[in-house]
This record gives sequence, C-alpha cells and structure tokens, in this order.
Amino acid sequence: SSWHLSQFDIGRPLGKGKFGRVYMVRTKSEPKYILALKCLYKSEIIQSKVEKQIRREIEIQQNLRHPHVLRLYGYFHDEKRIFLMLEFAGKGELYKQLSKYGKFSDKRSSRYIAQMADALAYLHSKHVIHRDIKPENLLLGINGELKIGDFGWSVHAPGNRRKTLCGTLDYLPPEMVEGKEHTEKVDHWALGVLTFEFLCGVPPFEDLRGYNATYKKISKVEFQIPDHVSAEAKDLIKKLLQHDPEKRMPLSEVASHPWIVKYKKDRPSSQ
Ligand SMILES: COc1cccc(-c2nc(Nc3cc(C)[nH]n3)cc3ccccc23)c1
Repeated sequence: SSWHLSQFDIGRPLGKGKFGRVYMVRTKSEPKYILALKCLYKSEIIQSKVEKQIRREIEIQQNLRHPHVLRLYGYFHDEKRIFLMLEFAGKGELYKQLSKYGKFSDKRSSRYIAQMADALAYLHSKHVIHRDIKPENLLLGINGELKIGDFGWSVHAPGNRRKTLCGTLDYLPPEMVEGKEHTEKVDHWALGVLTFEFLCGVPPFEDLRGYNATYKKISKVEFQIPDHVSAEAKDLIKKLLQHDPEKRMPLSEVASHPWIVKYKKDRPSSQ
C-alpha cells in the first residue's frame, strides 16, 4: 500500500534534520494516525553520497519491532523528496531533558539504561549494530519511555544542539577511533558512555581542548567518575568502558546488574 503526501494533514514542524525537516502529521482517513513525517531532499542525499546508506537504514528499520526502537511504518517519495513515516514519540528529545536538568537521577538513569540494554539486545539479535545511541538520537514516548530514534540521521533541534564534531567522537570506542574493524561491542561501550553522561551531564572523554585530546582519552580509556556517582553505577560504567571489546559486560548481565535491578519498575517491594 503506497502512501502520498495528500493523505496527511500536516501539523507543526518538530525540528530540522541533516537532510530535511520532521513534521507532526495525521492521516486524513480513519483511523486517524498521528506520526512523525521526516522529509529528506533527494538532491542533498545525492550530493552527500549517502543514498546507499539511506536505503540500507530504511531496509533495516522497517523490519524492527521493539517498544524502545522507533518504528518506521513506511516511506514514499515525490520527484524531489523522500518521506519517512516514523512513529511519533510524544515527549520529544531526551537530549532536551538532559540539557534542561543538567543530569538525571540514579533512578531515572537506571531505568533509561535498562531500556537501552533491552533495545540493544534486540538489535544485536537481528545483527543490527552501532545505532548511534548518543542522547541526540534518543526520543521519549508519551509515558516517558525511551525510543532509539530514526537510524543514521540525528534530528537536531535548531540552536541548542552540541557541536556535531565533538558529539560524533564522544561516543566512539577505541577500536573505531583507531580505525579497526568493529563488532556489536561498540554498542556496549556507547551504553557505558551514555550511563556516565546521564549521571554526570557530560560524556566521560569530553575534552574541550578538542578532537585530538578526546581521541587520546578514548584510546587510553582515560576518564574519572565523579564522587557523587553511586558505587553500583560506577561498577557498571567501569565494566562497559573496557578497551578490549570482548571484556565489555554482556547485555544480559547489564539487565541483571544491581544498579539496574534496584530501580526496576513495579518490583515486589523488598524489605
Ligand atoms: C525541536 O527539535 C525537534 C527535533 C526533532 C524532534 C522534535 C520532537 N519530536 C517529537 N517526536 C518525534 C520525532 C520523531 C522523529 N518521532 N517522534 C516530539 C516532540 C515534542 C515536543 C517538542 C519536540 C518534539 C523536536
């Protein structure tokens, strides 16, 4: 069933992406679905030589079904643009919340990381890796649940986004900054970086002196965890930020880690 722009009522623009804009839209015909329509300009895609990557990302994301992975329902195109019909996440960008609050509580961070570990285990079971899980690519559903946003493109809010150059390096593991081949273990590393950033408000290897300084800290795994971070959280971060990809904690162990279990939702309350 192919779709056309005329079948939607176009709502407010949600934000700008690298190759176009994201709009909140609703289908005109019953049942009236609300979704996020991402418009990519073919001209820009061709210029940036990302056509094959975009086809692959669409192919991958269309086949994924998970509560913490943003759905891609379908896509269509006209002569100038490609339109992606994406799940609408009601509470927007997680990144904005992090900027607003500075950092998240132990409980909120633990719940988000549990959801991420769940989503990553699903993606890895489908041999999908490196989903670029930095805060800019995470969205929040209407009940505050985390959604890994559309794949490959980060949606940047105008103005308050981080300097993209720095952003891109902060989450890369040693094997990638050193140009070695990478496995799904890059996501275990990124999960450790994300845990640190949720609890501290900044990523562990950020170095305001710039790219090369960050590069060195990543390859030497040089980071300090502030004292305000709980012992259990410290333990998890250290077990994920391991230089040797094979030494990084398996996702199944993340899910049963004390820091994750203690904040699990509606657990039978232990005395
Ligand atoms: C203002 O900048 C941006 C950029 C990108 C997305 C939003 C935004 N997005 C969504 N939901 C989405 C987005 C996608 C691809 N699926 N669901 C909801 C929001 C709610 C309030 C404000 C902003 C929102 C903003």
